[in-house]
Amino acid sequence: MRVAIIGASGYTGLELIKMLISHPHFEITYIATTEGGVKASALHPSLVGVFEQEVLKADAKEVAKHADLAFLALPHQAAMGFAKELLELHVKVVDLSADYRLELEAYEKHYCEHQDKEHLQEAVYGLPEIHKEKIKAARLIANPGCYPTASLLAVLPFLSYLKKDAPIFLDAKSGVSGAGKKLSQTSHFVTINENIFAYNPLKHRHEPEIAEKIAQASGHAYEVNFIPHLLPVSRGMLVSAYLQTSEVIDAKAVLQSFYKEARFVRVRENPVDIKSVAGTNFCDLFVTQKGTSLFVSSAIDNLLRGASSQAVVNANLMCGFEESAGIPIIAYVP
Ligand SMILES: NC(=O)C1=CN([C@@H]2O[C@H](COP(=O)(O)OP(=O)(O)OC[C@H]3O[C@@H](n4cnc5c(N)ncnc54)[C@H](OP(=O)(O)O)[C@@H]3O)[C@@H](O)[C@H]2O)C=CC1
Ligand SMILES: CC(=O)N[C@@H](CCC(=O)OP(=O)(O)O)C(=O)O
Repeated sequence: MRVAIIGASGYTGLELIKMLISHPHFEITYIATTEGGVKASALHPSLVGVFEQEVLKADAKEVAKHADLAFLALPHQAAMGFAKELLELHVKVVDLSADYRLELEAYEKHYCEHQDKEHLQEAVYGLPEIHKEKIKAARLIANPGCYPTASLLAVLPFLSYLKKDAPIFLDAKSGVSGAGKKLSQTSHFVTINENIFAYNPLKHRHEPEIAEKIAQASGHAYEVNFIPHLLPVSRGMLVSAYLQTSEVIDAKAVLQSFYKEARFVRVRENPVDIKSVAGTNFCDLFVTQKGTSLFVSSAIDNLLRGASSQAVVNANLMCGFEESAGIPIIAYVP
């Protein structure tokens, strides 16, 4: 199966290259950035002697000549322009940006005017634990955000037991690579080194994404309070979810039962950590309780389960391959 990567110069683009180089069924036949004209190893020095393919100037018509499926590792707004054209040219799309994740009204409220309303209708939210059958039939996947991935995997198993009028609290922490390659004041070494701070508390653009998916799954508009923090590490994401059930349940049994078939969720005996999932597609979960108060801890690699490896799992499913084909499972430990 021939695949394209558009946005190859960024962090998630590099993670896609690394997985797809050795994927058993996918072959990278087209790779592009805004300007092109360099080798992949010039964009990413770690690829010298490993992957020297020429990087082209992104052009949807050229993608359609060379590939059957395209990964879009682009910022939101830039992604939907490409996705629209690629779908019209019969290329399947896995979009890592936020462009197709939300319903129209919520997207336009929290992002910008949508430029591809037609295809927005058919996009499937690519959380494989919840939408596997729809993903298999899809030609456009909205790959979930990193914070929503870690948060939803922690909360969804408990939806049928939650107290309807109790707010859901999500305290989240991300490594700096979550902000992408571009420089900013907050990701400056001197700002983040030996530091930790909240940003956009209760008004981050991932809050509506999490709330919408919880409402769709439960049929109830739970109040979601989401507070992200920046951590002084390169990769990794930890979400602490605070939940209230309406009666006492066996929370660990509920979690284990919900994920009994899930290849990439591990229910752990002790509070989870980011290092044990770094470099992998696993989401590690832990739950403990005091009566009806639950604490759920969720850890992922923001660049992999939060973006690129989840994108490859989705592509595997869309193309009829094993969901685990080419997906990393060995963590960067120690
Ligand atoms: N980093 C993470 O942990 C996660 C990222 N995502 C999403 O995945 C997508 C890619 O993220 P990531 O790889 O981290 O981002 P980066 O900033 O590292 O890379 C994005 C790349 O997109 C290219 N690009 C094309 N058009 C534009 C444009 N108009 N403005 C800016 N850049 C542009 C740039 O390369 P060039 O100009 O050379 O073409 C850039 O290198 C984003 O939508 C992001 O929100 C989702 C989940 C987690
Ligand atoms: C640490 C950090 O800055 N993280 C990013 C979210 C990660 C991401 O890329 O999310 P999308 O795919 O929805 O764009 C942020 O807070 O905006």
